[in-house]
Formats: sequence, structure tokens, C-alpha cells
Amino acid sequence: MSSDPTNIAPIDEVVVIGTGFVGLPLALVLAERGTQVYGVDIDENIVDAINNASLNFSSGEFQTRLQNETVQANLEASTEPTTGDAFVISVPTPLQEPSKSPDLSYVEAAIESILPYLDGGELINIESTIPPLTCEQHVVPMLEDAGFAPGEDIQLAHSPERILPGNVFEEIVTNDRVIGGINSKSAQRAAKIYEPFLEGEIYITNLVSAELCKLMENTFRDVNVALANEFALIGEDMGVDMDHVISLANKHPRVEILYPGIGVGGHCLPVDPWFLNEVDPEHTNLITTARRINDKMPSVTAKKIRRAIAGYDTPKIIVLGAAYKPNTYDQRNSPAQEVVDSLLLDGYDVQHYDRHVDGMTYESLQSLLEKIHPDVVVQLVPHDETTHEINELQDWLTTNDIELIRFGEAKTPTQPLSEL
Ligand SMILES: NC(=O)C1=CN([C@@H]2O[C@H](COP(=O)(O)OP(=O)(O)OC[C@H]3O[C@@H](n4cnc5c(N)ncnc54)[C@H](O)[C@@H]3O)[C@@H](O)[C@H]2O)C=CC1
Ligand SMILES: CC(=O)N[C@@H]1[C@@H](OP(=O)(O)OP(=O)(O)OC[C@H]2O[C@@H](n3ccc(=O)[nH]c3=O)[C@H](O)[C@@H]2O)O[C@H](C(=O)O)[C@@H](O)[C@@H]1O
Repeated sequence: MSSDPTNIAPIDEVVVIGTGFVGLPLALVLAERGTQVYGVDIDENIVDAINNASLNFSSGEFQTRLQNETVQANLEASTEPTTGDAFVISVPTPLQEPSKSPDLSYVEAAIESILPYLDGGELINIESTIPPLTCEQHVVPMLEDAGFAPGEDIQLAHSPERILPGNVFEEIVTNDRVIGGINSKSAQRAAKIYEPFLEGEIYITNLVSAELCKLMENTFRDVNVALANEFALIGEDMGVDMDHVISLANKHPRVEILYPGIGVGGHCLPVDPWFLNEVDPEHTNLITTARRINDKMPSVTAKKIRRAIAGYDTPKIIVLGAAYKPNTYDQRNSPAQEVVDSLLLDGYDVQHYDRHVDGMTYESLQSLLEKIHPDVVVQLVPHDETTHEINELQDWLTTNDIELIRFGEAKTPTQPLSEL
């Protein structure tokens, strides 16, 4: 795709619709570099928090950036949209349960909400992860019904976000960016949004390719975690430490097995593969099987814990870890929570803590254990800090007759063969 870049109108004002995990970092990095940003969210608490620079996210980096003077001068939030050169849509795209069909109502509501502010010449750029053909089959007709000619008087692009929760402010700048456009001019105008801060490359394509690309990335990861989980289950049946075998297999120059875990959580991996299944169920056998393997892991984990504590009459259990993965506070679709819910349902006495999750944290692990006197400590999420604390307390736990059960990366440090 090519068009004369000198014809591309500048983007001085960006309206970000949905200022959550994806929309807010974009709003912040744009405002830091001098773009006038208007953040729009239907959640008044978020709007107030942005305007008062008083976010209660556990990640201090959001707060620090929000308090920056340049950001304060360039970022304003509201529950209602306004006019601007570009509208970035970063609202949720969850699944409907139990059908696992995509719920596009947020994207549709977001588009609907900006229609009164379009007057010709604006760009709409969707960052939300969307099923293939959403732009063509949902967004384009909405714009046409409102009297616009997408691609002509309104530009339309899809630039899926790829930031890794936990490393957001680095990846938003350094990741390469794929931008699909309804035409070349739309894609190139969307690129203008990112130019003020992006260090990665921009790759221009069409709308459906950008939609598919994002889904394929997360599906690739999900399927590969499922493979690691399946290997781990084989190892367990055979009484072999598969973390160790995986580390050996990964010495092959073309093998990179991921790590088995207690399940796949978060906002995206458990969701996005189903978007592919929705459009082509005939060709998503491997993908849906992988999803089911990963979905089964919390109950497999709960079963392992039950087996390990079968010798206690009424064990008092402390579980450490509630976030969906290490070193984050995000609890969305958390496998750890599912494991705990399953144990609670069995009637076990479980107390649940997580260093990074508001309302679940504790001062020091040792004083917590001294207060509660548990029989068993289960580490479900290997946050670095928690792993460090537990490693420091190993001898103390043994002396105090507290059994330790660990899952995830922290369980088995990779041993060189010479030490086996
Ligand atoms: N969480 C992540 O790290 C990543 C998420 N994504 C995708 O980005 C999209 C957004 O995800 P998150 O930011 O995590 O969700 P989120 O739930 O953190 O934020 C979405 C925000 O949109 C607001 N909202 C909903 N409807 C609205 C409307 N009509 N107008 C204005 N605001 C509205 C919500 O109140 C919420 O604050 C999803 O499609 C997700 O799959 C993509 C990459 C990474
Ligand atoms: C392809 C890819 O790496 N996508 C990223 C992913 O972020 P997310 O935090 O969901 O991914 P993650 O770190 O793989 O974690 C997902 C889940 O998978 C588990 N997990 C992950 C890797 C692994 O080897 N074993 C494992 O069990 C994690 O513990 C977690 O429960 O999804 C994000 C998204 O789309 O929201 C995306 O922006 C990120 O770049």
C-alpha cells in the first residue's frame, strides 16, 4: 500500500474512548509528548481519577506519569466524547458466556457515542482486539448508516495493541505496530498517532489482516502454553520432573517450549482464540482443544493440592497468589482464584493472600504465618517478591512443621546435568 505521505493530515488532538489498561497508557504517552488528549470513559471513577491525578492502580507508574506537569496540561478526561482529529477505540471485547461468542456491544456503543462528534475528515482507529471482519461487517455499516463514506470522508483503521501487562510503558514504545486500514491513507494517518513516541517499526496492511494478526499472536501463545501443560501432565503420570526436561529440550536450537502452569488467565489469551473459532469453527480444532486443556489446569491443580494434603484431618491452608500471572496485580480470569474457589467449595480452611493485590496483601510472610499457624502454604503465583520471601523462609517452615507446595516457575530451578 502506498500514498503520498505529504497528503496525510496531522493529528494534534486524540480522543481515546475507553481509558483502561490499554487506553490510559496510550493517553499518557501521547500527552507526555505534547499531543492534546481527551480521555473518555463511561466509568466516572476512572474519569475523576484521571482528572484528579489520583489513580488507585497498584502500579505506581501510572500515578507518577499522570502527575507529570506536561501530562496534566495535555490530558483531560470526561464521560462524554468531544471533537478531535482522531478517535482511538480501546473498550473491552469480552466473550459472551456460555456461548463463547464475542460481545461487540462495547465497540458498537463506543462508535455510536462518537457519531455526533464526526464532521468529516476524522480518523477512527480501533485498538481493541476484535474478531475478523468486525470493521467491515459492523463498523463500516454503522458509519454508512450515519451518512458517512468510510475511507473517503471518515478514515478507518485497526491497530491492535500488543503491550504485555507488567511491561506496558516499555512495550508501548518499543513494540512494532501493525496498522490495518480501510485504505492506505487511513492506515498512514493512523501511523501519525504513534509517530510522536514509537521506537518500533510500523507495518501497514488491510483491516482484516490486522484483525487476524492480533488473534493469531495470542492464539499462538495459548496453544504453546497448552502444549507445555500437556507435557507436564505426561511427566506427572510418568513421575518425571518435566520442568527439568523442558529446560533440556529448550537447548535444541529450534525448540522453545513455554512453561507449564496452573492455567492461562488474563484478559486476552482465554478470550481471543474463541474469536477465530467464531468465524471458522471447522478449522479451529487444535485451537479449541488447547483452550480446553488450559481451562482444565486450575482443576488439575486443585486435585494435586488435595492429593498432597490428604494426610491432614482438617488442614489450615494459606494460599499465596491471586493475580493471573507473576508480578502483576491483575486478577482477571485468574487461574489461582479458580483453584482457591475449588478448595473452598470442598470445605477446606483456606486463607488467600497476594502481595500485589489490594485487600489481599500482608506485611511480612513470617509474621503472617506466625499469626495463622497454617499446616500448609501453597504458592500458586510465583511473584518474584513472594518467591524470594519463601526461599528465605524455607528452613523456618521446616522447623515449624509447615508443609510447602509450590507451582509455576518457582517450583524447580533448572539444574545443570552435572548436579543431578
Ligand atoms: N489488558 C491488556 O493488557 C490488553 C488488552 N487488549 C485489548 O484492548 C481492549 C481493552 O482492554 P482493557 O484496556 O484491558 O480493558 P479495560 O476494561 O481495562 O478498559 C476498558 C475501558 O473502557 C471503558 N468503556 C467501556 N465502554 C465504553 C464506552 N462505550 N465509552 C467509553 N468507555 C467505555 C470501561 O469503563 C473501561 O474503563 C480489549 O479489546 C482487550 O482485549 C489488547 C492488548 C493488551
Ligand atoms: C502473544 C503475547 O505474548 N500476548 C501478550 C498477552 O499478555 P498476557 O499477560 O495475557 O500473556 P502471558 O504473559 O502469556 O500470560 C497469560 C497467561 O498464560 C500463563 N502462561 C504464560 C506463559 C507460559 O509459558 N506459561 C503460562 O502458563 C500466564 O501465567 C498467564 O496466566 O496478551 C496481551 C493481550 O492481548 O492482552 C498481549 O498484548 C501481550 O503481548
